[in-house]
This record gives sequence, structure tokens and C-alpha cells, in this order.
Amino acid sequence: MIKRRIACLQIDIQFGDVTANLQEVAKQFNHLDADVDTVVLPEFWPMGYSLDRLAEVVEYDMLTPIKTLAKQYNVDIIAGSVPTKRDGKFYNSLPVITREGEVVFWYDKVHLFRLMDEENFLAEGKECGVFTLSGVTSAAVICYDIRFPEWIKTQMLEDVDLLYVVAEWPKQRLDHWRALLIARAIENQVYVVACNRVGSDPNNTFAGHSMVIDPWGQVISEADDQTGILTATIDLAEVKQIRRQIPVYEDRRPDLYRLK
Ligand SMILES: O=C(O)CCC(=O)C(=O)O
Repeated sequence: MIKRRIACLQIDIQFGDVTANLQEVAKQFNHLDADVDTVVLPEFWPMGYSLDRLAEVVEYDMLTPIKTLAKQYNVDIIAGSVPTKRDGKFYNSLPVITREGEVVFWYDKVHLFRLMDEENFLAEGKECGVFTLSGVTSAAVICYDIRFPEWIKTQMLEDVDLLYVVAEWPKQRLDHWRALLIARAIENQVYVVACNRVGSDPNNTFAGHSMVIDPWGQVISEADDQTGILTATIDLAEVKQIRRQIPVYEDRRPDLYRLK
């Protein structure tokens, strides 16, 4: 039995205000249950979708305070996503931070969301989001990525037990959010832990409804549309048990799948 207690910080994000957003994250850490192992933040928590401020925001040292929180609270952190800059290009990047305060993995969002103008400001990631954290083979993707089952499957084929999703998913497509996350859990027989934001920016109102879904597709915990912490305990032994019961990985027919 490998149990993990996970907490999603479902926060409101102040548009372009890194200081206020860091304060909000730190405030929420004060309310964590003492037995939490892993904390998950939403997409672009330092700034929201104020994409015209990317150049300014990347200069800000957003991760030192998050690393300090990891050590102080003795938790691993899937640190939502933050803007990064490499070779003159900006990325929507997800850092994985251990309880020792080390950044051990980065994932860059692969599918850019045109409805929110991402392709005008950001470059696409090209690498898989698979990593090991406190002994659990995990993967992480960002928001729009969940609409691409081929991309999620590519990662799940690396023996992943736990899929993290960080998002700023708008309220008007809440039904898609729920259906896509549940489908990804069922078809891949993995735990899905999805952290969304709440509140509004000048263009959108966001759905909240962070969710923890088991590998059978049952929603074991779901938030409403208010700020708060969604906490759930997962038992990773369930993954193997469900894959034995319905062996979809063994029954795949990739020789027939024409995905290009
Ligand atoms: O796919 C959607 O409906 C929402 C995606 C999104 O908001 C994002 O990727 O930031």
C-alpha cells in the first residue's frame, strides 16, 4: 500500500500581481492538514493570463519562496506553472519541487491555447512530463493538454501511476473539464489530481472544481467554485489492481492506430 495525501490550492489569482499571489499561496499553506505529502498549485499562479507582462514577471524570483514553503511544511510541491524564458522565448512551465526545496523537474506546456492568445506570446514545449517524486512515477500536464488523449497516453505508457493537471479552466466549459479529466483517468487507469483556479480576470471567469479521481474514474474529491484547499488521500496500489482487472495496456493494438 502506497498512500499519499494530496492538497490542491484552489486560489483566486490577482492579474499580474506576483507579490499578492505569493502572499495568497503562503496564506493557504497555513491551512494545510499536517499529514499532507504533496501540494499542487494552479496554472500561471504568479500572474494569471496577463501575458503582456511576461517579460517583467520572468525577472521575479517566484520560486525561492515556494522552495522555502516546501522545506518549512515538509511537502513536495507541483508548483502549478510559472513563466520561464530560454533562448529569447517564453514558456508556460511547470516546476516540480521536493520537500528538500530542490527543483527536480520542469514541464513546458505542449499545446498552446489559441482562445487565450497563448501562441502569440509563448513557445510550445516539446518534452514529456514524466518524473518520479517521493517514489511515485508521475506525470504532469497543463490545462489544454488534457484535450489531447494521444499526448496523455504517450506519457502513461511510461508506467505512470499519477497524473497531475494544473489549469486556469474557464467556467463556461466546466462540463468539458470534468468529462475530460474523468475520461483520462478511466482510459489510462491512473489517479488524476487536477488543480484549477477560481475568480475572474478581464476576459474569463474560472471554474474551480479541482478534482481527485481514482483509476476507476470515480471522483473521490471535488471542490466547488470558491477559494479553498481540496485534500484527498490516494492509495496507489489501486492502480495495479484495476490494471489487473481490465488489462487495457496489454490489450492495446498500436499496430492499428493511425494517429498521424
Ligand atoms: O481547453 C479549454 O477549454 C481550456 C484551456 C485553457 O484554458 C488553457 O489551456 O489555458
